[in-house]
Amino acid sequence: MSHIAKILLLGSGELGREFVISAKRLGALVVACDAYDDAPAMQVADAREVFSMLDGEKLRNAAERHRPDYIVPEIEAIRTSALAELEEEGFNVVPSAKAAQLTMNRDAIRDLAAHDLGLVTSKYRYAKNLDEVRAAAKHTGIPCVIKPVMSSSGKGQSTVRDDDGLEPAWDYACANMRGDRSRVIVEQFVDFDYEITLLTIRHKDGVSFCPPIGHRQERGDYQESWQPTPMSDAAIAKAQDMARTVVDELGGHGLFGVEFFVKGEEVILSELSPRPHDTGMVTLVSQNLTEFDLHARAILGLPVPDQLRARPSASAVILASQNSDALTYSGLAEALSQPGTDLRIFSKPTSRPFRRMGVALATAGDTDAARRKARDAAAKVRVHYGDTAG
Ligand SMILES: Nc1ncnc2c1ncn2[C@@H]1O[C@H](COP(=O)(O)OP(=O)(O)OP(=O)(O)O)[C@@H](O)[C@H]1O
Ligand SMILES: NCC(=O)N[C@@H]1O[C@H](COP(=O)([O-])[O-])[C@@H](O)[C@H]1O
Ligand SMILES: [Mg+2]
Repeated sequence: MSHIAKILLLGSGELGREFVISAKRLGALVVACDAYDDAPAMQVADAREVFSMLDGEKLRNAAERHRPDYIVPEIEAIRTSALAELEEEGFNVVPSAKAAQLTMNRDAIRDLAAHDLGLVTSKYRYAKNLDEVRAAAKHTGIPCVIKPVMSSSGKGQSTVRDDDGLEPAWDYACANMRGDRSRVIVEQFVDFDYEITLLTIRHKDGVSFCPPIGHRQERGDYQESWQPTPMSDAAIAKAQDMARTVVDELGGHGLFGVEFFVKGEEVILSELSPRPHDTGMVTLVSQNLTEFDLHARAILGLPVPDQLRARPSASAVILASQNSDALTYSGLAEALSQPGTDLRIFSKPTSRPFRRMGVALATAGDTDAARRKARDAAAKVRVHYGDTAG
């Protein structure tokens, strides 16, 4: 088979599936990897490998067998020490092993941003037992947000509103953390006016930005996003400056999702993903080049426009409410009955409460109308839970 480059994709969820489509359209061959079979990106890739991305030996083995031109992380939970070794040996890790390593650990990326780069973040302190949590909360003040240093999509995260909430929040973080480090970050609660994701692309000719994406989160997980979202020129300039500083420090080529809280003219860096962002799924309808197209272009050394534009659009998630491994869907025709709506059903083989199974997308005259349309469409899709085997 002839192809322009071979990509080993580490993680094969919904973001990976769209990335595979974008990369394949440009002529790449993609081997999709994840811990379970029939993951969304595997459904459209050239080949698949099923193993845990936390297993360094299996990761190395897959890289050695496939000899990819690019290793592209799609999830956070990866044995990043293996990525660093592979990079050392000449493999191209996207955007860089350092980016994967630092962003997988909230403490590493926070220390880099706040301490080394001097960027504005919320007040924070780390803790590895309940006494340290109490001391950290004295430093940040209450309310505060407690998160495992290793987790994503809000797992193990809670907002603490009084002293009595510290112990349950610590227990909850410990029960839901990934990896083996019982360590949390205690962050000052930011009473922001709104929050954004600034998609930032580091490519062969420099750094480009997408128009800011607004989003709303529940349980630390995204529910809906819209683009563009209004921001003052001063606020956008601050966000772009901070994003450029941090992506230049992480290095490599690719798209990053840089998250900010905005309060008045104050712009506070929250965290970032060195890969397409879930809230960026709105770009599937808002931009001519989606976040997945831009990631593929940057990685493959192809041109990325300097100016990126977005038509008013929104996305709204479709979540499961139960465990099942026999899923079916209905209501698609009703969901798509409004002009300017679209859907992605991820076809994950199993569900669990709050697992993201699909997303509704909409364009309209303004983002408020697009949000309503996307939410309506998402609500019309029904997930049916058949008998779970075993
Ligand atoms: N310090 C804070 N103050 C106020 N709200 C916060 C704070 N930290 C997190 N949140 C809220 O929780 C959401 C999720 O937090 P964060 O992005 O750190 O979690 P995550 O697990 O990394 O999620 P993801 O992997 O989806 O990005 C934020 O988008 C914001 O809405
Ligand atoms: N915030 C990170 C994010 O949205 N990641 C996306 O979710 C998938 C995991 O979903 P799952 O937990 O349903 O398997 C990941 O593979 C990625 O596509
Ligand atoms: Mg986040």
